[in-house]
Amino acid sequence: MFGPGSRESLFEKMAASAADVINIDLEDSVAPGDKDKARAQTIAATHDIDWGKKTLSVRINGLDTPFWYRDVVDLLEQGSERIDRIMIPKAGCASDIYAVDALVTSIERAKGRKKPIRFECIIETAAGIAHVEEIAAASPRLEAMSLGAADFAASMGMATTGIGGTQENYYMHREGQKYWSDPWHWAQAAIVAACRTHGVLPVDGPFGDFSDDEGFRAQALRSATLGMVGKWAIHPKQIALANEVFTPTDAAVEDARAILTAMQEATARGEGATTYKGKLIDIASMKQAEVIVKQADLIAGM
Ligand SMILES: CC(C)(COP(=O)(O)OP(=O)(O)OC[C@H]1O[C@@H](n2cnc3c(N)ncnc32)[C@H](O)[C@@H]1OP(=O)(O)O)[C@@H](O)C(=O)NCCC(=O)NCCSC(=O)C[C@H](O)C(=O)O
Ligand SMILES: [Mg+2]
Repeated sequence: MFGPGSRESLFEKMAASAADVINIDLEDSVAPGDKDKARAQTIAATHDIDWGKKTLSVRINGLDTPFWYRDVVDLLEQGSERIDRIMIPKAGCASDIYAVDALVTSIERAKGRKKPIRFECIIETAAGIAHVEEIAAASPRLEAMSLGAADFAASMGMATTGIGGTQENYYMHREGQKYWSDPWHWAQAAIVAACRTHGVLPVDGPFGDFSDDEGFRAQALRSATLGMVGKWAIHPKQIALANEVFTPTDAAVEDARAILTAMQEATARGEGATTYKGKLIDIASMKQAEVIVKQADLIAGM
């Protein structure tokens, strides 16, 4: 759940929401003249608000701005130990992550901070997607990586003002019919592959039209199917939709557990492959089923 650091009145609502991760934004949802106020309010919120078990993340300003170093210094010198993550926007190469890491490491040591700050970053530029793998490998602090569809579209020169979702002009045509394709697919797949190679969680970013529940659901379902683990909410009504999509259904978990059992029985018989509900299952099916069971167990333990 994202909210501008300049809108203090939203913080308690974000804390009370059903989101797993809170992102207080110091970057693009905060007007340049409000940066100092947003930073101060965010620091106060790390002390004063009960964020429960949620992951508390703060999005700093981009490294191409005069704001980001002050964000990091003030957050880590004055913010509480409750801060879990810093989100680095517009990551364009591994050195961007290194620069923030070096500053964070220095402040942590100087101030004796006990809990190491973890990172998440946004791939939202042409450079970011071109260097996505080196970015995913850039720091042991890096836990998650998101696709930022709005800046990504701008940086790529895409002919759209939409933030995620179906784009009217991105279709195939056959026999008088239009078949819409997914212009975000290739970038998402590249992010998932880079993340899964380096042990980072791939996350789908914003869906701008918060009145379009079905559009959000379709986008989230595609992301989940590709291997992403969650999706941003830029309005409270998107939280339930995201939780619904990224929580495996009881039927999916039941099937996954049954596949594991069937394969354990097959292995005991000395077989590497067997059938479940009339379809082939083998060792790879066990790995697929384990992904779903692990997700369900993680959610049950939250
Ligand atoms: C989009 C909004 C500006 C809409 O705000 P508002 O007009 O106040 O919404 P509603 O009147 O519909 O609100 C209904 C109630 O919900 C509360 N609310 C609204 N937003 C939030 C929120 N973010 N967190 C918690 N609660 C929220 C309202 O206070 C109302 O409450 P009540 O009166 O008690 O019923 C606004 O939602 C907003 O600012 N959203 C977040 C914007 C943001 O953070 N943007 C940055 C992330 S997206 C991005 O940066 C792009 C990315 O980088 C990329 O490149 O792709
Ligand atoms: Mg952006």
